[in-house]
Amino acid sequence: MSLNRPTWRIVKRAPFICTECQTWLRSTSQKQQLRQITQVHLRKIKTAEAEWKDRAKDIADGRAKSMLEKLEERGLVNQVVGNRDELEKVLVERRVGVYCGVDPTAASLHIGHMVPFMALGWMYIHGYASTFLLGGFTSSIGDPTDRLTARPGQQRDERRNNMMNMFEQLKRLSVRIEKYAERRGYSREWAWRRGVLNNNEWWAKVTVKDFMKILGSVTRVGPMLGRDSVKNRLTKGDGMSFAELSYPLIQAWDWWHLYQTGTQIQIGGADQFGNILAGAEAVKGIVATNTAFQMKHEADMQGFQTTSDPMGFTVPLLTTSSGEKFGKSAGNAIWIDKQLTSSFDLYQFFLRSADEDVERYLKMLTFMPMGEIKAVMEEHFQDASKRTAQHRLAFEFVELAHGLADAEAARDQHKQAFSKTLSLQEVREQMQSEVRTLSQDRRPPALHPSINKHAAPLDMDSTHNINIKLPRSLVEQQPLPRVLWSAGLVASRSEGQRLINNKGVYIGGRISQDGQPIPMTDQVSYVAVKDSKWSWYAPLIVDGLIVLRVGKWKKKFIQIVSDEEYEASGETCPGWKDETETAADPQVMADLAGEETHRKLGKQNAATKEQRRRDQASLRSGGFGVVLDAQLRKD
Ligand SMILES: N[C@@H](Cc1ccc(O)cc1)C(=O)O
Repeated sequence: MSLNRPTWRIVKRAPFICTECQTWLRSTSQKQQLRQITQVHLRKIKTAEAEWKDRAKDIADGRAKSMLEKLEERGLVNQVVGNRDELEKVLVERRVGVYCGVDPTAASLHIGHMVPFMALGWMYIHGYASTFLLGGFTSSIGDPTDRLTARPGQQRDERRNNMMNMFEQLKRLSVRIEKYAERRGYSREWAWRRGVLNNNEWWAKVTVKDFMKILGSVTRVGPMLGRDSVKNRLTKGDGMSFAELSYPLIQAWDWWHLYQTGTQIQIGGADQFGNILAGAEAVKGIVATNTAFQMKHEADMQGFQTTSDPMGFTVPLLTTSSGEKFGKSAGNAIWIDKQLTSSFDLYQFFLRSADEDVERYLKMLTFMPMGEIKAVMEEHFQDASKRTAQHRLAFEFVELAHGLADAEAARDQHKQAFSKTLSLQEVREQMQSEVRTLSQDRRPPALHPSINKHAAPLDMDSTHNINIKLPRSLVEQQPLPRVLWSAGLVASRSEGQRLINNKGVYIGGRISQDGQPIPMTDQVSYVAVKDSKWSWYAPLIVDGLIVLRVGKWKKKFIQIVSDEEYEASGETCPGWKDETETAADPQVMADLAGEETHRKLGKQNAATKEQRRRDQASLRSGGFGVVLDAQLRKD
């Protein structure tokens, strides 16, 4: 409906129909009502416009920072596509639309994706209409940027599942960003607009004819072939399909689609500079040849001084101070989805950031005001061993990504796991209260198992908590690697055994005067596991509680319950029920078979060495596959 000028057509059965939204209005009073609503709406537009102008004046007079300056001071701008000052002016003058896209190549975003989405979030809470775009169609081609080989194809089912999961996640994320911002004092204004779209929506309808006529005819092949990603693939890589070569054009078309309703700005990760630049050129080319659009557009732009050319910027790649890619290594990403990386693990991950990095992350990954970050850093350096800044970062990020309740729970669990003087009584109380909250919690739908290949076990909520229950039959008489596996501490039983051999597994207990492992009394303490046999560790179980730790960071407080109780709780874990046929687990079988062969041959091949190297790295890093700062004190 055009709210500026409602127009009416009088028809036979109902007296009035709005010609644009087709609303039937049965009486004059209904018509008046709608007119009133329209008046209110118009007033809101006027107020918002006046506020915008005031803000522009404040910026011009140096009383306030521009949007671009705010993003820059937080380290969220890497390269501007177009002219920086022009972009700044556009953002000051108009509430332009902005979008950022992501291809669902996995079922979840990882923390690296959060940087462009933070920039988008900032713009959203400053009144720019923001679109979170899911590349349902683009992911079926695969962005060839910076790749020497084509992306491995995905099964249709897998792609569909990834798409569905990530679409839901983007919707949740856009809401969480808003909620988080609200708690930081940004109250929702009428003019805030956000949307989550899937480019499948329009690609299902675009015809080759339109695509070629509108975009194909204004695109030159020379610059396309001149891009590094293309040249490298052709000279050093495995060649390139026509579909991949066209990827930037497909992305450009998305922009053109959104541009027509006001999305002038695109944000992307550091690697997206080329795609955004190509997109901006393409959209300009289309506009230049489309007189009908130009006329409409000129009318909209009347009274504005700045350019309406498409522009954008990239955000920096998130790295540690030692240059590692943040949160991603050896196929082991830190996911945003809490089924894949629990709130506790996410909290622990950030807690381990190095002192040199933490301020940068606070600026990039939270909405904390700059002044507050400065104050936190000052407090932090009074006694860096307390990790004040890391705790703050971890809390803020979990709050942003998973919500406030989860952030509080993760902080409490951390206290429980790392308190030096934790009593068994406290562990039990914490376990009780978590059982209560878990049963009230509605669980998220299970993710597609395909994502699980390199990540923590899926669809097993219990394994993602530090306090878990396990059924008696999965613990009693079982070798410890199997318990480690059921508890979600290792990905397979053979990994569990390897870690025990490497002296990386600990169990709650203490050492008696004659050097024997004996149960804990009232404080939690650990001894290294020397033997996998049930007979060795059974005496360490205190009132059905067994405490296990892998490496320095991964801990589980496990309450053993009867199989019936476990069944009734509706929980599941590796080795339970449909996964009882553990011998049929192909991963476990492959691991075990591999080990057996190596033993027989009496030598290790490169794969086993690599596995061992990874185990050790994993032990050092707490299972995240990234060694950030292993110096975390038990605070
Ligand atoms: N190419 C982007 C994702 C994307 C897809 C479609 C778009 O319109 C925009 C961005 C990436 O790989 O990160």
